Amino acid sequence: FEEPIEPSNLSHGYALSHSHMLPLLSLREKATENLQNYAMVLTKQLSNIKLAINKLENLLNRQHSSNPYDTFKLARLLHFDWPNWLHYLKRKHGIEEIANLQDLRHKMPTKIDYKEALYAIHRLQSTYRLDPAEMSIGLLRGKKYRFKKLSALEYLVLGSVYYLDEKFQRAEQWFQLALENYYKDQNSKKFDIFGCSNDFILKLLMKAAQSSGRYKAALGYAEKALILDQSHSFWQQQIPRLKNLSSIPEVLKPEHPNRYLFKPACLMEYPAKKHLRCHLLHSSPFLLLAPIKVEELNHDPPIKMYHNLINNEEILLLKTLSNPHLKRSMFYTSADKIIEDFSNLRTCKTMRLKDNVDHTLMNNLNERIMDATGLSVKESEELQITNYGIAGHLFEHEDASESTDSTFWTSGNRIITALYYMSDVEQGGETVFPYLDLRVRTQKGSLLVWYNLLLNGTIDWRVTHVSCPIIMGDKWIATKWLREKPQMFIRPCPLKMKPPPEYSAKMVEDKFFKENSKQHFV
Ligand SMILES: O=C(O)CCC(=O)C(=O)O
Ligand SMILES: [Fe+2]
Repeated sequence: FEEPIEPSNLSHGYALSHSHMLPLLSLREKATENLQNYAMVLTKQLSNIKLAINKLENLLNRQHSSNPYDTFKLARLLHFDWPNWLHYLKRKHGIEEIANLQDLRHKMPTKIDYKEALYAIHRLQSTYRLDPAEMSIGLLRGKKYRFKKLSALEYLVLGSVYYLDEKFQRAEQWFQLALENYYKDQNSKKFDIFGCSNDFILKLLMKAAQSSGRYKAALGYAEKALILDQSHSFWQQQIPRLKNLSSIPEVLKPEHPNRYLFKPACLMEYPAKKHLRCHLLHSSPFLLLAPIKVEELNHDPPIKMYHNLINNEEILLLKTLSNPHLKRSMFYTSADKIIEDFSNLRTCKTMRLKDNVDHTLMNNLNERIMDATGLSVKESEELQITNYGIAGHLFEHEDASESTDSTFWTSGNRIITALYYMSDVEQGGETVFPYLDLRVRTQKGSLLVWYNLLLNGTIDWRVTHVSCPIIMGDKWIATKWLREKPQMFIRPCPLKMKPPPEYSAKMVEDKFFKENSKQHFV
């Protein structure tokens, strides 16, 4: 069939947007238009003032004229018009335009939107160890992208995230770019309005260098700043102190390593797997019509990919049905209380689709999952639609739960995860199983299936997984979780079961954190 064309409003770019926020592009247009109106009012005011100056000058030039009209005109102008001019100057101009600009404020990105976008860059850079200098010219892991250059102020803010995270060497690299761009910018003085002067950037550079133990570099920054003659007494105090510090041999202070597994897990290259099979599945009336290509991705525990199981038309329908209802993932406590309407561990938008939104579509999708898994979709959860934008990710987790007492779990634990990939992703966004050395690239149209539980019903720690931060692209998935109880007579309890290897914290430490922390993994 014909490939349906996806409307551009389905492409989110960033995961950000609160309910009142206008799309970023139309926001920019509106803000620019309002500012232009404001500038027009001020320009008109300026041209009126110039006109008045002209008039006055003309008359003054002729003040020695004996022409009684000129004398009358001058007297009238100074007596009547002058106070009117003063009145005109005192009037506040552009009040309406400023009010319009203020009105836009609540349609602008909120603090949460801003934080999300800021952490997005931080996450990309820290996960994939992107070089700030390369990143600043649009080079991301060897691929060149076109994007607008950042300004000194933006480099400063990005560096500050590292600084607050006590990653001082990385912070210093960003602050250096801030300084470089400050000098390159012909209008650099405009940054001073926001407190981003070259003097301020040098203060941050000095602090970052000093905090990582780079005393000589810190002294260098102080000496550079002294010449600027802005905070003279401040810098004069710093220099002897830093000279003292740099006289002792320099030892770089180690940065405390990142503790999230998803970062090293997404960066790591995994060895290719051997002895895995690919076969065709013809096991059911539905599948007999079109046998399905099955790829074994991991042997024990079994993880399989079923190719071409959802078509482009169905994908478009799912995206269209879910798009208006997608909500940013929030941060919950264990008691299901929202603590922040933004989570830095899971940055995506999700929603659930009820079976009755489109019976045929949902039935077909369920049917294929049953055919692929041989299990029942009875009492399974409603299909979850997830959309990750740039840098969107999901940190390491297991889908099954240790505590299954609440009403959410009455049908038992999540025995199987069946995940339809609804998009390809240009770079990043893979599903990675770090303990199984398995990286699964998203593949539009395929279904990924794995067991979360062992045959005896306990959670299999080996299927811990992550969704890696997206470098470029947009990721959509539809996830179905099958529950344990309806499978009672389908998946038999074994009399004997081969136990999986024990979880070893040391193995995890050695594999993912040891070598990385030596390389100042951030
Ligand atoms: O996005 C992915 O690849 C994995 C999603 C996932 O693990 C989940 O939703 O629980
Ligand atoms: Fe998951």
